[in-house]
Amino acid sequence: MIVDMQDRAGMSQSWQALLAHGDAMCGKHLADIFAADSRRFKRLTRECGPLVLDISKQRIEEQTLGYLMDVAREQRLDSWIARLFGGERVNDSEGRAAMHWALRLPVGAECDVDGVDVAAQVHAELDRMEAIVNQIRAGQWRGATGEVVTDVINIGVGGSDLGPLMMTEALTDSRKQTASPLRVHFASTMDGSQLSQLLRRVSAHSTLFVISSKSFSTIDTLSNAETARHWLQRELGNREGLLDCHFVAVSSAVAKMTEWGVAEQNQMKLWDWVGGRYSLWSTIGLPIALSIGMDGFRELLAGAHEMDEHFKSAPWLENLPVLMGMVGVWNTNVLGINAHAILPYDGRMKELPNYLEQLEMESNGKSVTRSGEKVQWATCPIVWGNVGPNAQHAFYQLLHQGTEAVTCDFIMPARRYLEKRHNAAAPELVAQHELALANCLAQSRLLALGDAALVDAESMPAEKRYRGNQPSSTLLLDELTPRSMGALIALYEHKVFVQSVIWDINPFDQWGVEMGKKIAVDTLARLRGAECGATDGSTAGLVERILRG
Ligand SMILES: O=P(O)(O)OC[C@H]1O[C@H](O)[C@H](O)[C@@H](O)[C@@H]1O
Repeated sequence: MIVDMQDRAGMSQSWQALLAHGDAMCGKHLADIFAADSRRFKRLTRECGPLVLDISKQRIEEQTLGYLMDVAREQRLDSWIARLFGGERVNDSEGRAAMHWALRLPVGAECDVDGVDVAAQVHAELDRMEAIVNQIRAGQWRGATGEVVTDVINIGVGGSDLGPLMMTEALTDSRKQTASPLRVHFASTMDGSQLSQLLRRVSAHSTLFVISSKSFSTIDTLSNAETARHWLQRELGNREGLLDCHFVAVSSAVAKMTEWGVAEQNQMKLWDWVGGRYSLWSTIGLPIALSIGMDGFRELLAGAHEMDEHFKSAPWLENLPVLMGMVGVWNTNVLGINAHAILPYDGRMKELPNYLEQLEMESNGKSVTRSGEKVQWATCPIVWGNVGPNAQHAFYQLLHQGTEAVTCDFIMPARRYLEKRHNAAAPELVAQHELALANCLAQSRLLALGDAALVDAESMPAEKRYRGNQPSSTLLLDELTPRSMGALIALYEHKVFVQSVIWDINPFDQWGVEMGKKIAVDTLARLRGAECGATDGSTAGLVERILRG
């Protein structure tokens, strides 16, 4: 519920109407809502390209959408969408545009921002990336000792890791179809544990590192890159061409890449107007392209572009990002639900919850408005999740019978294992896909209906009963392909933007993550025995305990 809702008198008419409607809806149970309307699914399901969005298990009526759209109109969502796609500086605290959508414009599209042909720039860089991707995938990139590169390790963190990792995992079947022997790995953790494990499994002769960092100043990434460099020097000797043969880099900080020693021809660029968590469509997506090939990467971009066009032009009542965003606002600010679970029912999407945690919480985990005042309403809920079938054996107990209300996104490809070779060779995999589908549908049904989904619930003891009325959306992808994943991720990006407009916050900065990094610099000096100023008792005590061994 919006903070301090007692003060409704001071609110705009559209909010007052929405909240009054919320009062009327609060006492209703989804079981009764479904029982009263046999056409509910039809009324509350929308499609866009490869995606179907079912919001019929949300605690809304069709008319709720009307009230929500009035609020969106009042917040000038239309003009914010125009500003986003017009290349205006919507990231005001950093004075930048947010043009991730421009990264997926088709060849030949017109996009002139401040006299620069952005689409042409984007395609020129994609073409450079394609040349490198093709060379590596064709086995024509050799290490310093002449061996063909067979392993690529992406070193990056946050937006320079989560998007490429999530997408590479999700599209593993597309990778199989392209039959490239290349193996793509990811190392992100600053403690070096992931990297050191990987280095035990690969050969220095045939390993290429991608240093992926928009700023090229993230300590996590630079320290892993340094470890990789030292390892190569130890394994292969400090020979000529070592860095040129074993390191490529992706960054917007060209001078820093050069200073580090990355050869100019191995540098791939992105622009200031791409936010880290919105960057998988840029050269930051290099590991995805290495994994599925450039044709697949371009299909991914096309799927996202389809969603961009839909977001820009579809009427709001048909518009998936607007509907998803506004239903989230309803849940957060009217129903007062502040936890949101991401539940993909497909093991290939196991990294999706991690990815969306950053996209949603780093974007909208804010409490200051665009004009610098403290917000008077709740913003981004806590977002977390896991592969649905596994989460059933972990935290679904809380979803069904805990005291916290949680909203859920159930995500599932409708079809899988359609290829002949799978059906013929392993029909049991088709059966497993059906099993996952059935569980996905059963869980959302039980969460919505509660006892009403059971037979004779009244005769059961309290611990075996289900309260239900937990709202969820179901997102059905036709199949898990580059196109459908592109559309899905662009849908979430725009949903986040819609919510930021309603909450009057800037979704494109992340000042909250800065200070901790600075304090770590001082703490590191303290850990290394330097004389430092006063600190709190806990930190001093822990440092002392660590140093004592
Ligand atoms: O790509 P980089 O500049 O290395 O940044 C990596 C990550 O670090 C930061 O701390 C930000 O919170 C993230 O938004 C960003 O994606």
